[in-house]
Amino acid sequence: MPPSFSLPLADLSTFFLALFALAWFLPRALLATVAVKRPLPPGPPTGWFGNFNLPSSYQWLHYAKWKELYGDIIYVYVLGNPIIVVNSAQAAEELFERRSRKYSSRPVRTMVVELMGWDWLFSSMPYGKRWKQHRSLFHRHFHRLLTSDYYSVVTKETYTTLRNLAHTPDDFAHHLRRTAAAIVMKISYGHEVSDKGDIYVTLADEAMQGLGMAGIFGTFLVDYLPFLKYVPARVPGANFKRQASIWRKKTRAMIDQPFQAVRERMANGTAIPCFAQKELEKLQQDVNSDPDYETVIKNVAGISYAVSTLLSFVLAMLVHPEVQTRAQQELDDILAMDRLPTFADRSKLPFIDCVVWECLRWNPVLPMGLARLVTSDDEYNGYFIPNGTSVLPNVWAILHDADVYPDPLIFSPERFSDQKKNDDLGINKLPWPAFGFGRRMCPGRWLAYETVWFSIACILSVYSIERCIDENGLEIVPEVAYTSSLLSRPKPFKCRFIPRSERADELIKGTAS
Ligand code: HEM
Repeated sequence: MPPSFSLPLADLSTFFLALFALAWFLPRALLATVAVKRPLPPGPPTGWFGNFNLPSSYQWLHYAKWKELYGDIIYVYVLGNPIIVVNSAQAAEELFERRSRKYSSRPVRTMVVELMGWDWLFSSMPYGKRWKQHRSLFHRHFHRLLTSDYYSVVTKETYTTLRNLAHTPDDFAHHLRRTAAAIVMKISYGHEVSDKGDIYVTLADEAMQGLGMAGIFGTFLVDYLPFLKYVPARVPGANFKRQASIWRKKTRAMIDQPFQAVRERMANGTAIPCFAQKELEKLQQDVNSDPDYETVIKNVAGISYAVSTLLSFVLAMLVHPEVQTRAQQELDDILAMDRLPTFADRSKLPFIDCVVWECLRWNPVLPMGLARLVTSDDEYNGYFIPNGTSVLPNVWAILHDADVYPDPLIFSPERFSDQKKNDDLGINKLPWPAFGFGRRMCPGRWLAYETVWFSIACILSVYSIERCIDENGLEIVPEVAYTSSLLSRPKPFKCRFIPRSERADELIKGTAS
């Protein structure tokens, strides 16, 4: 979506806006003048106000092409906002990992955080005490060694998905997204997600839709010119304010309603064990507790999980049926079609691990990661990086670097099958950048990985994912096309989920008991 705003010249607020504008531009113009004296990283030619020809969709593809022109790090300057795009693993490791002290904050996201009300989401919080409080509470419940505590929830919800795929296979996209949401809702709030039209999933979906549309920094002009947030919503051209207030209601409802339900259940003695209930009980027993801590619990419980790795997996199986055949061979060798896989089988099913890694690499869920903010002046490879620069990790470019991932556009799980050989050759590193970097790296990655692994293992052990047939009897190969949003997902496509045998059918039905 292109930036949308036209200045409200006829309005009384113009005077104040002009004042804010001046206060915004002057220090930045000065900074730009000072910065010019030291070499900034290369980038497209920029005018005094900046570069207005930045890509407004599929930014990761454009910036990856720019890498050939400008190199690993690219500098752009837009309306007082210095921005750096990081296009290589080497630069990402140096800045986000080795210099994490300076690169672990987040930029002010005026549209998303201030206007749309996502300030509770700790992925958007600046580095500091408040963020640390949230992250450490999250870590206490989701660190690597605790993942097995959630196996029963993951198993139950994945089994529901297997049955749903049998009943209404055409709704596979809905079923796969429901699995992820149901696991997180059960863990956070003890809420059992219904098959269709679940109230909290609908709320989260609606709120996440707004986040998807406004999430990439710079989609709205107010991201670059934060003083525009003071423009009254009724002013012609201020449709971003009206849109933000609609999205804000959904964002608030998403975080308030399920948490309120947990509190009510606790009050009337029908509490269901879950993250929010356990933490609230601890808080009630702690006489010295911080009165604001309830908000921290509420915020952390609101982790939303709308990622689309499983949809990418289905698309990959249609485009590369030979991968499906190989994965099913591995499953059949171990399970003999006699039972469904369990987490205990993981070490015996290494190819399924390769499929998961390749799904994460092939089309990363967050192709532009989440933006960072530089919190003090820095220098990289002789280039000056000013304090206050927003840094955008081009995760897609990092995971499609042909020197590291030969034939990067091809879905090829085999690339990960011999990590010893890969290490010797310096290629096909496991695609951890899909989960980000350094201190802000995704803390839900252990749960996310195991959830995806288990779903793929279960689905492939009982279903064949097949292409649809057109009116001439020919197979339809779906196009590999993704949405251009913060959380990128495959564009809608069709396919068939067919139980692999009568025994597979029995195993699916048996999941109900
Ligand atoms: C395949 C699934 C997932 C992928 C690919 C993914 C990817 C990411 C990425 C790229 C980031 C930004 C990291 C950075 O700034 O360097 C992130 C942050 C985050 N993710 Fe995930 N994620 C996934 C699933 C999950 C799940 C299931 C949860 C919760 C249970 C979760 C919770 C978070 C949180 C809380 C943050 C913010 C961390 C912070 O700012 O300190 N993620 N994720």
